[in-house]
Amino acid sequence: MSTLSNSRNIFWQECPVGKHERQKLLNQKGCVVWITGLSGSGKSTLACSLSRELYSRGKLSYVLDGDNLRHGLNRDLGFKPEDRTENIRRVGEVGKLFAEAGLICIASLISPYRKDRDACRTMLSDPNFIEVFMNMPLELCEERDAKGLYKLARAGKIKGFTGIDDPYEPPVNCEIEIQQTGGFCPTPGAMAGQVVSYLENKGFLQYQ
Ligand SMILES: Nc1ncnc2c1ncn2[C@@H]1O[C@H](COP(=O)(O)OS(=O)(=O)O)[C@@H](OP(=O)(O)O)[C@H]1O
Ligand SMILES: Nc1ncnc2c1ncn2[C@@H]1O[C@H](COP(=O)(O)OP(=O)(O)O)[C@@H](O)[C@H]1O
Repeated sequence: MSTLSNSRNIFWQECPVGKHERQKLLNQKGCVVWITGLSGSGKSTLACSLSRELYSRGKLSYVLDGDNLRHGLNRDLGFKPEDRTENIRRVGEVGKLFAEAGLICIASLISPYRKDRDACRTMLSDPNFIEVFMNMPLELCEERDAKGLYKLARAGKIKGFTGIDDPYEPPVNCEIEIQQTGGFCPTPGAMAGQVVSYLENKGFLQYQ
């Protein structure tokens, strides 16, 4: 296996313990559940609820949350388009490692640009990349404004805020869409249940 790289004279080192053995050990299949949506749409809420539900079923997952990763791995990145692209690329690569380890990796990032999400899909190979679209109206997210950022963006104190003066490109080919029904948002447990049902139906929660 080789990837494009700036380094020269490097070789891929195979390890005798492979992905299938790890998956067998865990009785699950590694994948990345990629949660995308506006700030305040409920990405972190779903990620936490899903992780808890999987844990209660004896399944190992790990959450990669955009906000949290920007405290460490991605602390050098801002919100310019090229920084967001690099942010998504890095998290895609880390997600791929977790999936290789046999874990159900839950990545929750705004990931506003379609081409960046699609690049992660290509990196992971299709069935192992499960895109979840938090399809919540901007008005609801802005009303929630849990961190007070929409208010600052509307006041012009934050520039390039997603949904206000920076674009959000909704998925066209997502596996799962979470949305309101009859004007009500599903509960965190119901949102997680929707994803767990998908994982169960597609055979990710067992090894065979
Ligand atoms: N300009 C701008 N636009 C959008 N969001 C902003 C911005 N500045 C700071 N924040 C806060 O950063 C969180 C989003 O980080 P992500 O890594 O998920 O963003 S991205 O995927 O690279 O677009 C996001 O967290 P969530 O609210 O959880 O989505 C915000 O709290
Ligand atoms: N399904 C839900 N029902 C009710 N409130 C929710 C739901 N999902 C998220 N919230 C609330 O909305 C706010 C933003 O949610 P959060 O998960 O932080 O969004 P994001 O990670 O997309 O920014 C929080 O105050 C959270 O409690």
